[in-house]
Amino acid sequence: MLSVPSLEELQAAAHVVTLPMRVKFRGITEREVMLFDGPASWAEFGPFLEYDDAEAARWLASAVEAGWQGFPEPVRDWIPINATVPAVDPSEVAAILGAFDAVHTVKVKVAEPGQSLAEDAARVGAVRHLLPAAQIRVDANGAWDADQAVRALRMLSVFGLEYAEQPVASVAQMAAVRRALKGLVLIAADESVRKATDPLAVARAGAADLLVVKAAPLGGVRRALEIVAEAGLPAVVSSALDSSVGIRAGVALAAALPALPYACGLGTVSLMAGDVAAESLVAVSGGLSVREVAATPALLAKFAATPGRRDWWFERLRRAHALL
Ligand SMILES: O=C(O)CCC(=O)C1=CC=C[C@@H](O)[C@@H]1C(=O)O
Ligand SMILES: [Mg+2]
Repeated sequence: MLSVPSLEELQAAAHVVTLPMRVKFRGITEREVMLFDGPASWAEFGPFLEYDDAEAARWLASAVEAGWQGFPEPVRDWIPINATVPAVDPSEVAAILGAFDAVHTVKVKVAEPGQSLAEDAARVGAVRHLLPAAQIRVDANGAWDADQAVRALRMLSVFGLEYAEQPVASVAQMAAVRRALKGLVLIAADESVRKATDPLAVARAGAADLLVVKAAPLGGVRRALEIVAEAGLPAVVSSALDSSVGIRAGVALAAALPALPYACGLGTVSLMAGDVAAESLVAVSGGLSVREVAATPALLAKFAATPGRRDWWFERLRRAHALL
């Protein structure tokens, strides 16, 4: 086990940035994260603002792994990547896809609060129209109930779905939806893994065909690898809406998984209007090369958070560190 660096060591290595988004995603237009210039590598600590300290502590464990331990040996040097389409109007889909190079797989957000199934169908239909041969997956972030999910996914399946990510919130509902849609749509678990007290419960219940795993929310690359191995299900690695430094941890996870049957959701730097690395980790020809990433002083200065937000993150760091 890696020993946890002292709070003073973390504070001395820390920077806080506010990165503008090109497009609103999960309700946010700016992404605030803390970065560490660690001895092993640059590392990112970026739990969303509303997350509590216990959840934030897992993200800090992941940053400590990246910055002070480094990543496990990769078994591949290239990671296929999906484009991500937020819950936008169909008229905006072409511009969003245009920000990604050579798209073979697209993840489309659906079930956004305040939107209708007709709007979801129009958005997924717009993607299918633009990319007739692409794999399309949808992500409902658990917003449907079981009946709504079955109805919605039967309807959206006419566009050809690779899988549906977290259509409903609970493991019991996931199992019911999976049973109802057997042979029509595969079911992937995201929140049921990364926000659950027991990340393996969904696999044990036979409630998912595959898992979506994210390095930071699960406490790091090594912990995520253990969860995938114990679950015995195929895995897709996804981002937590990170800068290139955070994406590097997702790339390390995707690179170290014994099998990688699906494109990964690590293309989200393309949704940002700013980054901390001079050479951003964005997909080229539909994939990301496994390589090191460093933040650059000029970009850290350009996107430096206000003193008030910096203080807020230092206080959060103190509380999360106390839980490690
Ligand atoms: O997987 C992708 O294509 C992009 C990442 C992504 O969708 C997410 C990133 C961060 C927070 C989540 O709301 C969201 C997800 O639910 O998977
Ligand atoms: Mg998801």
